[in-house]
Amino acid sequence: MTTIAVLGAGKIGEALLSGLLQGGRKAHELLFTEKHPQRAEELAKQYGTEAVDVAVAAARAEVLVVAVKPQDIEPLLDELAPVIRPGALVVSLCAGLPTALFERRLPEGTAVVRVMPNTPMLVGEAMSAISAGRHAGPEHLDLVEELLSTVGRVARVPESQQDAVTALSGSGPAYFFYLVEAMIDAGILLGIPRDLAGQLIIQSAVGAATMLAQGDQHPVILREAVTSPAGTTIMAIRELEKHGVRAAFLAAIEAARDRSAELGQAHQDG
Ligand SMILES: NC(=O)C1=CN([C@@H]2O[C@H](COP(=O)(O)OP(=O)(O)OC[C@H]3O[C@@H](n4cnc5c(N)ncnc54)[C@H](OP(=O)(O)O)[C@@H]3O)[C@@H](O)[C@H]2O)C=CC1
Ligand SMILES: O=C(O)[C@@H]1CCC=N1
Repeated sequence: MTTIAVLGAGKIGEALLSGLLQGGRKAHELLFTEKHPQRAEELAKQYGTEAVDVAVAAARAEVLVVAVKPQDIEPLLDELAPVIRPGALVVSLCAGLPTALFERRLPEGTAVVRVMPNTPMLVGEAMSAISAGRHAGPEHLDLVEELLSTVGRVARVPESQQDAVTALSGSGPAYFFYLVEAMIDAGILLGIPRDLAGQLIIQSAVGAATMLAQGDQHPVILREAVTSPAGTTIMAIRELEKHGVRAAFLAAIEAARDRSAELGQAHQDG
């Protein structure tokens, strides 16, 4: 049995706990730390997992998953460094933070795997990208891949691609939610009640995602199949192009990539 401790049970930490439980892991194999006692109590009750402090997490868990905001990493590493056990594996979910930061601040030889997951982990549909730090071997990557495979798909990427991955799939669900929100607003504009607009758009999103996930046709082909000559779709596409939506996505995702890199640079001397 591998005991896993989630350090920082916020949105992604909770998604991981919930996803691992749904994926078949037992509650007694999971621990978490959380700053707010009331939230800790609520999560412990909801998931049947134990809230502990960092020292207990380090003493009992073989895998320590760091899920605090990048801005909060320094105090957590200060707490963790003196108590971490030799052989423990540190898995960072933190956007932007390089494995080298953890290696510098934790005892020499600590194995670190950097992961960029996303919140669909809550429903077993995460996309996680994993990269090994300097002291993490294939056995560590295999362990992390096995863990995360129970909550979605996993890709191995060079760490140099993690900022781009963060901008694409880490933040990705937010772009789809934003799009759905905007399309529901369009329904309201056209006089459709909000509930019905939501149903129409969300099922269209589920259907489109399912077709994409089958993976046998390129998105361009799928879009062309919807776009009838002199029909309705091409009128909408013309407006999207006129308003620079494609360029906006390129710029937006580039900005997210840059922010991820900036979060890492903020800790360069830490
Ligand atoms: N949300 C997402 O979709 C994704 C997030 N990530 C990464 O996951 C990390 C967490 O993000 P997210 O879940 O959104 O953030 P949250 O703020 O929701 O979660 C972090 C939690 O950790 C708590 N916390 C802070 N310091 C400590 C500490 N020393 N010990 C225990 N708990 C602590 C925070 O408390 P308080 O609120 O008081 O600070 C908060 O409850 C980030 O590094 C982010 O980059 C990665 C992929 C996707
Ligand atoms: O917005 C963020 O910084 C985090 C990282 C990826 C998704 N959410």
